[in-house]
Amino acid sequence: MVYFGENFFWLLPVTSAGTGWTLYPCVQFKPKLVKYLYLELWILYLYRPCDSTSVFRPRLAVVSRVTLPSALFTPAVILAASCLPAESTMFLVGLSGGIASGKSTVVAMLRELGCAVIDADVIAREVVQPHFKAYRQIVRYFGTEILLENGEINREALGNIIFSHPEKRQLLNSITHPEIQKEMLKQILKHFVLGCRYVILDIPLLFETNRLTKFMKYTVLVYCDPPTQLSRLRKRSGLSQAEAEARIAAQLPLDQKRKLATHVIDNSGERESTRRQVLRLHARLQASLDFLWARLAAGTVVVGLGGLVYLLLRHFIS
Ligand SMILES: CC(C)(COP(=O)(O)OP(=O)(O)OC[C@H]1O[C@@H](n2cnc3c(N)ncnc32)[C@H](O)[C@@H]1O)[C@@H](O)C(=O)NCCC(=O)NCCS
Ligand SMILES: Nc1ncnc2c1ncn2[C@@H]1O[C@H](COP(=O)(O)OP(=O)(O)OP(=O)(O)O)[C@@H](O)[C@H]1O
Repeated sequence: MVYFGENFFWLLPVTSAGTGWTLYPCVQFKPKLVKYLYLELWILYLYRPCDSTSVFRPRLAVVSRVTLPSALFTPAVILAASCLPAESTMFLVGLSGGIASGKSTVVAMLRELGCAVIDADVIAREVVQPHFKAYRQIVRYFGTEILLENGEINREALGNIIFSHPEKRQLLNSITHPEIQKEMLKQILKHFVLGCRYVILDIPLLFETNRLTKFMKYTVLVYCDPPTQLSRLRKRSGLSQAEAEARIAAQLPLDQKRKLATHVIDNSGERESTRRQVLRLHARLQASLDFLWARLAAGTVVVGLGGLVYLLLRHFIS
């Protein structure tokens, strides 16, 4: 029976780290959780109550018999993963801004350059179509008076309610946001399978909700100075000064958001000036496909194999 005694502890971090990284692409949104759970399971198993060393040693022997093949197997999987080209990994870029600050304008330019974009506003419109769960909940809480004659939601009426009542806005957000996020996740996975190198997520409330920023490699803010934002919003939507101000006030001020973003595109001026900034951003995104994954995988392989060779040598020499 293979028994490595106290050397077993070498294998524990090796297999835990290895398995964590093996699972990483499958669970890229909870990688830490998976690693800790795995590690904790092993620790719990090791330290469960036992009366004497005579019971403890055979238990360790059983654990090491399971651990050894898994330690051998895990570096092999990671080695295979590290041989994958860098194109097989994907990162996310969060794009945000304020109402009428120019997100759609920037997104259109990025699409022209061939970027994959997922638009939260488009998804927000889809998930409130009749027969969807969010639609039923909106009708239950806001009443049938926010419906058009054809049964669809009257967006103008609903907008007038939620932009003048913060608590109703929160209620609408709590209905729609989980559905929007589920659909975004599906689309991200679809782009991953299709082999996209990065995906841009256009999320107007990215910094307000702040739940998704940790998954973004970069965050881009489409900025616009406040007077220009107000006048563009009024011109586009035909809103009164007070209505437009209420909509802008429903979001974090752009000056505050620009401090939170890793990149800022200033869309206060001419479209051509914006286009030049978009071109620079695009070049940086293209250049930032680094080899982090491959480097981490190679590091784990070296540590794992080194630990195993050391253990095997000690086992067979003694
Ligand atoms: C209130 C609704 C019906 C108004 O629809 P309308 O067609 O007039 O506007 P549209 O959906 O195109 O949104 C325009 C802009 O308004 C702003 N906005 C929309 N919803 C919100 C909100 N809940 N809080 C603050 N700003 C918002 C965003 O900047 C967005 O880009 C609609 O925006 C909605 O259902 N909002 C809730 C879902 C949501 O939060 N969407 C934002 C994307 S996550
Ligand atoms: N640089 C620019 N110069 C002049 N007009 C612009 C410029 N950028 C955008 N606009 C106009 O401003 C309005 C808002 O732009 P856009 O729709 O891109 O903003 P948005 O952030 O996507 O808006 P929302 O979040 O409200 O949907 C549009 O009417 C657009 O044509």
